Amino acid sequence: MLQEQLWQQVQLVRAQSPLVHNITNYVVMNNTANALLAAGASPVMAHAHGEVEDMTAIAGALVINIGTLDDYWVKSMELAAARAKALQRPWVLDPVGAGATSYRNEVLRELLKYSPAVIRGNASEILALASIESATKGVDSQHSSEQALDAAKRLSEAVNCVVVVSGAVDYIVQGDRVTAIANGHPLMAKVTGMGCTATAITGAFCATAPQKPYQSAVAAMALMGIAGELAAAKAAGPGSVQQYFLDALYTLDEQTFNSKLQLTIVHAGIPV
Ligand SMILES: Nc1ncnc2c1ncn2[C@@H]1O[C@H](COP(=O)(O)OP(=O)(O)O)[C@@H](O)[C@H]1O
Ligand SMILES: Cc1ncsc1CCOP(=O)(O)O
Ligand SMILES: [Mg+2]
Repeated sequence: MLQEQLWQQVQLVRAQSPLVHNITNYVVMNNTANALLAAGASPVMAHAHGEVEDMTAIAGALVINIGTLDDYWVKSMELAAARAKALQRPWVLDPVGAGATSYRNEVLRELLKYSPAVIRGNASEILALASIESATKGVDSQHSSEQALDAAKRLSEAVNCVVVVSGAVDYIVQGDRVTAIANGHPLMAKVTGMGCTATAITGAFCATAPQKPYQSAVAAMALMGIAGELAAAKAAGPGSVQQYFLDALYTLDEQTFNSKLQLTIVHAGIPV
């Protein structure tokens, strides 16, 4: 049963503590590393040209996030993504701010050539990435996740990967296969780096199940949403959401996970 497999994946990350290599942005490095640790994974942030390929080679998964990119970092991302592709190591792309500037779009066009296993973005970013012409104001979404479903399907087929559109409802899409997760809380969007954390946790799940990127993405988004709900229930605002979120990732148990999960298989499509 899918629900049991999802919890098994949460446990697998806790048991195996996979090394997750992140090339991410200055804003979220600390939050991301702490969230990976709380979920049971082992984070490393590394972007020097001299070591980035070796780091990818010893990691279980690579996460590339273009949030605060510059030319040096772009080269780091390309070196790492090329190594991940060569080693068939799963890697996950966060197209932060896709569509906001032509520089971001150019970089994303290049990165897509290295076959990410999963792309996770908000609706505006997925719309932009699918067309590279949609209007994105910055790093926050101007669209609902439903509005990006067709774009996600096209993108997943063009790149041959899983696409996650996050928002009030998270959609995990691969071709005709669509799963919706209606967990989470609006306060999550008031904490910077929650999307980046979702992407990094997806990387951790891919590391322990490299042949199952779809199921890994579903499990990661379920964990994010449920931990976010538990955190928001205790919190007075964004500051304490961040704090309680880490605690929820760390303490979540099977019974709570299964009782809170709001998962709908929208379309089964062809199993992958
Ligand atoms: N309105 C909302 N209701 C419930 N969960 C939300 C809401 N907005 C965002 N989230 C959750 O917050 C996390 C980050 O998603 P999102 O805000 O779309 O990403 P980003 O930070 O990249 O824009 C996801 O786990 C998502 O499910
Ligand atoms: C605000 C900001 N600016 C560049 S990267 C970044 C963080 C975006 O994080 P998230 O998309 O997870 O909210
Ligand atoms: Mg984001």
